[in-house]
Amino acid sequence: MLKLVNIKKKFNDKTVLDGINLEIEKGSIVSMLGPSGSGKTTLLNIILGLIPMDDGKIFFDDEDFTNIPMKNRGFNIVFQDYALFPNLNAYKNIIYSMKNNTDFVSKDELDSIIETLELTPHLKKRIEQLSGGQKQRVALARTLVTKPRILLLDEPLSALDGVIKETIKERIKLITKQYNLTTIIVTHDPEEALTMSDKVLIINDGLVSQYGTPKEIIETPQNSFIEEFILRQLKIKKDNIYDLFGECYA
Ligand SMILES: Nc1ncnc2c1ncn2[C@@H]1O[C@H](COP(=O)(O)OP(=O)(O)OP(=O)(O)O)[C@@H](O)[C@H]1O
Repeated sequence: MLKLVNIKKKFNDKTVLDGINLEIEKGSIVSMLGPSGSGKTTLLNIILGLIPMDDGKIFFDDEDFTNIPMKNRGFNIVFQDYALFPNLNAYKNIIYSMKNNTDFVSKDELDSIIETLELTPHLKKRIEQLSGGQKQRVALARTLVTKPRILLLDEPLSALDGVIKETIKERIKLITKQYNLTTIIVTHDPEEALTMSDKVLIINDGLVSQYGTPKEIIETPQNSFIEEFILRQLKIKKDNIYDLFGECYA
């Protein structure tokens, strides 16, 4: 279990995180949802160990991780822009960090990740020859081979659209459940958060606005921000679709 206790962070006297408390169970998918500038990426980077916090504690499986440096935490991230190496092909990108690391996946596990993400036909391609969805899957595979104790995904679907988005969503859910991998996703899209996650953390103004299952958030929003920001957006989307296809559903 990952436990965050009273995490605080300021940038130049501006409070960005104002005492975040959170518990994430092993193997669950949690989305962090909030408007632009609400502190989602900052919190993700603090969990990863990329930036320091001003106050608070982080525990992983009851061990105090607060002062453990990033490279020893064993958490790993897929960045929003994927950060792939353009001079290496897809396969070399995937296995890049496996060199000299015996505690990463075995060859069989590597093959299984490649197969589950349906990357076999693309392994020899250069990065520039891959579509957005294929790049996303290569980036995901490259992170999974490091056997992360926690998988962090920063806006994993933002560069994708339509059917590809739905496919990647299902792949992420499938692979994280297959490996019982605790996964934290940053997103600003309520639909994405509510359809991908076991629990959703809604952040507003540096505070937890609500933390609950998608059903709890939809059925018992705890404040007007959730109703306005989250549920209203979803209702508009639903109404737009109904206006277009209403007669088909009637
Ligand atoms: N290195 C930094 N120096 C100064 N201010 C920063 C820094 N990083 C983030 N901030 C500020 O902290 C606030 C929270 O930023 P953060 O990137 O965590 O938000 P976010 O919720 O991820 O937003 P978005 O959805 O737009 O990515 C913003 O006001 C941002 O300008």
